[in-house]
Amino acid sequence: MPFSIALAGKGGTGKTTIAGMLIKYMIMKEKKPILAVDADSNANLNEVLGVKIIDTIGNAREDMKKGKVPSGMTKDIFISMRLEEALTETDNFDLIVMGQPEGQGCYCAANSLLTGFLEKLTANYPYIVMDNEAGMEHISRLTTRNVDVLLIVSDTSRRGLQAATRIHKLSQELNIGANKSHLIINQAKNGPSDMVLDILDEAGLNLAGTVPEDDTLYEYDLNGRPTIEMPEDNDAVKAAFGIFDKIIN
Ligand SMILES: Nc1ncnc2c1ncn2[C@@H]1O[C@H](COP(=O)(O)OP(=O)(O)OP(=O)(O)O)[C@@H](O)[C@H]1O
Repeated sequence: MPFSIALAGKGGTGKTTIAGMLIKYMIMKEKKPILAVDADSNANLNEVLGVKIIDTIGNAREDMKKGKVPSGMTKDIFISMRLEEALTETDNFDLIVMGQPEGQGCYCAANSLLTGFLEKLTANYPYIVMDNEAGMEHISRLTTRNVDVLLIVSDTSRRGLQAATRIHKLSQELNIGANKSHLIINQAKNGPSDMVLDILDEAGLNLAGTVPEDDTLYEYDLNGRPTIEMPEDNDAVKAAFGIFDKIIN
């Protein structure tokens, strides 16, 4: 069984950035090969990881739904060909991008093919890192059984923290990450305030640690430089690695 780590949190809190640092950490600790899954339709995990993508699972599903299967080709062969194209391979990790979600209540043929494909794909890797939307649609649909650690990312804002506690509750309802979810407060200017600690206490959410706001991290993103190439002696990277040391064995 692969060891899988999922990340979730309100958009803009730095979930994808933390995912990039996590993948860097895992490569350094020889926890590889990794399957990186971008399951957030707004995220750009590929940019954080410095790789180009040519296709997404969502595009393949849409084309299949629209009947764009070439004549003489079975749907199975078409979808497996397209999905292979959606997998970007590198030395240490491969990346698959989910793309646009299918919408609620869609149980079309494409989805069952996709589920089968993803199950087979995920079984090939010892480590999986998934960057998710706050609603965790993909987690609940596709990877429920596989989440070993859920990292919830928030900034210090009340709304970020409220989203974090909602995700924590949802993870318990979905039976994923129960007792396995950890909060990382990102872009922190100071240590956690009493307001923050009260909210977490009430929600029963474990604070794994804080990652400081960091100009270099921000500039890398602004200039299109991959987070994964950040220097290891950077304060934000060191803080994130310290957190991973505690929660990933
Ligand atoms: N610790 C930090 N210090 C400074 N800037 C940061 C830090 N963490 C993230 N950022 C910056 O904040 C912005 C949002 O980060 P990121 O894209 O990782 O968020 P996200 O939660 O994944 O958002 P979305 O879900 O919308 O993709 C980026 O410009 C990123 O470089």
